[in-house]
Amino acid sequence: MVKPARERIALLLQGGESTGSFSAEATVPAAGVTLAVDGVGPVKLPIGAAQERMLVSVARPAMFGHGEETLTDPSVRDTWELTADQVSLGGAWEQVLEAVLLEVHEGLGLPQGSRLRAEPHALLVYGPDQFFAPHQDSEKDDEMVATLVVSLPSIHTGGELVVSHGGQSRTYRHSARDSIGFVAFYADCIHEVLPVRSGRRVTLTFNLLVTRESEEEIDPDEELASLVGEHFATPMTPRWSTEVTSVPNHLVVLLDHQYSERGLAAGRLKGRDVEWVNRLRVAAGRADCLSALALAEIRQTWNAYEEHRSWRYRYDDDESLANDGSSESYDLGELIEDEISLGWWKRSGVGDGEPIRLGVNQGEVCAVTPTDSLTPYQSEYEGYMGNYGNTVDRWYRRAAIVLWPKERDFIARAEADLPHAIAELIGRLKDGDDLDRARTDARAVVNLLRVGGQLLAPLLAVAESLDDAELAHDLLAPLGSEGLTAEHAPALAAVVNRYGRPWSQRLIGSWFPTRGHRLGRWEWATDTLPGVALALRRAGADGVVTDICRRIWANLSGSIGLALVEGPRAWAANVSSIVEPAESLFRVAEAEVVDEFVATLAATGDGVLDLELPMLRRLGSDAPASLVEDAVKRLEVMLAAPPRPADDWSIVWSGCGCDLCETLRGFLADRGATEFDWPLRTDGRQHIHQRIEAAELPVTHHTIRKGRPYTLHLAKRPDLHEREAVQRRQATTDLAWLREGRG
Ligand SMILES: O=C(O)CCC(=O)C(=O)O
Ligand SMILES: [Fe+2]
Repeated sequence: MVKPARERIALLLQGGESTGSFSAEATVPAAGVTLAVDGVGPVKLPIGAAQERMLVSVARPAMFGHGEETLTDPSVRDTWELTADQVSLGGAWEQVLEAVLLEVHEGLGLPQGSRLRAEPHALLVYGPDQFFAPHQDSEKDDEMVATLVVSLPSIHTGGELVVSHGGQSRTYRHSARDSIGFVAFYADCIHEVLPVRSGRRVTLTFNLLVTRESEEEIDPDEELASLVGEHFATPMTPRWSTEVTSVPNHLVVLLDHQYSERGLAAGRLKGRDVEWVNRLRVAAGRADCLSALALAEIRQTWNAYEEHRSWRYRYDDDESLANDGSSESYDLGELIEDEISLGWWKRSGVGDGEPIRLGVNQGEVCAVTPTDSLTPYQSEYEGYMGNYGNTVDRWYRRAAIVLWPKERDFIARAEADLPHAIAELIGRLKDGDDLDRARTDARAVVNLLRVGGQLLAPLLAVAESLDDAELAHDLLAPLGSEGLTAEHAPALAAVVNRYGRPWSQRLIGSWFPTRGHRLGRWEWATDTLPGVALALRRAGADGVVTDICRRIWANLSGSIGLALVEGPRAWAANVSSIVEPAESLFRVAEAEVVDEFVATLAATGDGVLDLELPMLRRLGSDAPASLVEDAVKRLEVMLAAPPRPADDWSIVWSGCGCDLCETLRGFLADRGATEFDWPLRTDGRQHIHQRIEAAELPVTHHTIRKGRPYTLHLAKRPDLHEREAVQRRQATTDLAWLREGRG
C-alpha cells in the first residue's frame, strides 16, 4: 500500500535521507488477470505441468548478454525464454500493474514528480535444476532504472531470486497458486535465480523506465503543497473498518514543542517547529488552504502487561501503580484507543485565539514525532477492564498547525465551533448573502447537530431565513424539544408561519415522540409547557400549542393503558407521576381538545378513577364537565352493585391461561373457599408466586416444606370485606363531593 499523504508529509518535514531501498516487493491477487501466448492460446493460471509443456514448445533456450556478444551458455543461464511479443496480458492486468508501479515507485524512493513505466522484456520458464547465475542487467535504455520481475502463479521449490546491493542482499520467494509476486530492483543490483528443485517457476521480466513529469527540479515545498491537496481529496478509512468515509476537512500536523496559548497566539515558535510551520503555511497558500495554530489534548489507551513479580511487592506498590503510570511496573502492549481533540486555536491572520471543540479523526493527523515517544503529563493504570485486560491511559498536550481547504472553510470551522459558525450564518443571511451558498452551508451543519437546546434559538432564525422547508426541518428536528422554552415562541411561530401547519406537525411529531415515555418529557409538560403555550398563543401560533398537547397526551395516555395492566400498587405509583402533567395539559389545551383527552380516559378501564379523582381535585372549578361526568358515571356504577355478602369470598381474576393459573382462578372465584393447600413443584410454586405478586392479589402464600413436592399454602386475606367496605365509603364520599359541585 502506498502511504497516505499525511505520512508522506511527515517524512518530508522530517527531511534527511530518502526512505527508499534498492529493491521493493508487492503481492497482488491473480484473480482477474489473464495470459495468452502466441501459438498456445489462453494459458490457465496457476501454471501446471500441461501449461508448462505448451509454453516450452514455443520457447527457446535463453540467451545471455556478454559484452558485445549474446550467447547461450547453460553454465551461466539455463532457462526457457519467450519474447515479449509472444505474450499478451489482459483482464485486470493494466490496473494491477499501475497500482504496483505506484507502490514500487515509493518503495524504491524515486522522487515525486517522476513516474515509472514498465516495458515487457521476456517470459521465462524454469524447470527443475534450471537457474540464472549472478549478473547485472544491461541498461538497454537511457530511461531504464530498474528491472521488474513478475512471478506468475506456479508451484515450485527452490528458484529463489537473490538481489544484492552495497553489501546487503535480499532473498525473494514466490510460489503461490492464486497470487502474483512482484520484485523491483535498481539496475545496478547484482541478482541471481537459484536452481529450481521441483515444480516450475514462470516469470515475466520488465524494464522499468522513469519519466520526469517536468524538467525542473521539483521544489520540496511544491511537493508539500501537492501532498496537502492530495490529503484533502482522499477519503479517509477509519482504523477499525475497511469502509471508506468522507474526505477529511482538516489536516492536523503535530508540532514538537510545548506552548501556552499566549506563546502560540504570538507565534513564538521553537526549534524545528519554526521551519515546519513556515513551510506548511507556504504549502497552505499554494494548496488554497487556511491555517491555524492549535492546542491539542491527546489520550491514548494501551494494553499493559504486568511484569512478573511477587504478590507482596505488587501489594506494597499498589499506590504507585495507580498514580504513576510511568513507573516500570508494566510493559506496554498494543494501542487500543488514540483520541485527539483540539481545544483552542488561533487562526492565521484572524482575530485572537478562540476556544474550540474539535474531535480529530486519526486520518487527519500527521506527526513527525510520534506521541508515544513523548512524556505524558498524566497516566493512569487500570487493572482488568472488561474486554481489555489491564490498560493504561496516557494524556498528552501537544501543539499543532491545522490546515483546511478554503472552499470548505465554513464546515471546517463549524466542526470546531458550531455555535460560532451558526451565528456567522445568521449574520450572512441578514446581510442578504447568496441564499444557495447559505443553504449548502446549513445542510453541512445538519450532520453536526446533537439533541440539546443551546442551538435552538439561532437555528430557528436560520431555518426561517433559508426559505427551504425540507432543510428547515432537517436543521430543527435533531435538536429535540428539551430546550424549548417560552423565549423561543416568537421564532418558532415565525418558522411555522412560513412553512405552514403540516410542516409544523411533522416537526412537533419528531420533537414529541409518542412511544417510549420519558419522565423528563412529562416534567417539561408540567413546568415548561404552560409558559411556552402562552407565548405561542401570543405569537399567534395556537395550532402549534394544540399539536404539542395532542402529542404529549398520546404519549401519556399510552402509558396509562400500560400501567393499568399492572397491579394496583404499581398503578398507584405510576398515577402519581401522571397527574401533574395531565393536569397541565388539561389547563393548556383548548376545550374541544380537552374533551378529546377525556374521551380516551372514558374508554379506559375502571382503575382510571385513581387518575381522574386527583385531577378533579387539582383542577377544582377548572375541571371540564366531561371529566366530571365520566367520574360520576364510574362511581355510580360501582355503588349500584350490591355490597359483598359476608359469606362471599370470591375474587375475580384471570391468569395466563395455563393449567396452574386455571386452578388458582378456580380457588379465587370460589365464594366459599378461603384457604387452599396445593402440592406443587418448585417451578409451579414460582409461577403462582409471580402471578399473585404481579396482580397484587389479596392472597397470602407460603410454602410448607414437608413431603414431596412441598405444599403451597394459599389464604384469602381476612380483610377482604373490610377493604371493600372502605372503598365503597370513599366512593360514596367522592360521588357526593362531585354532585355537590366540588366545594
Ligand atoms: O527470472 C528471474 O527472476 C530473473 C530473470 C533475470 O534476471 C533476467 O532476465 O535478467
Ligand atoms: Fe537479470
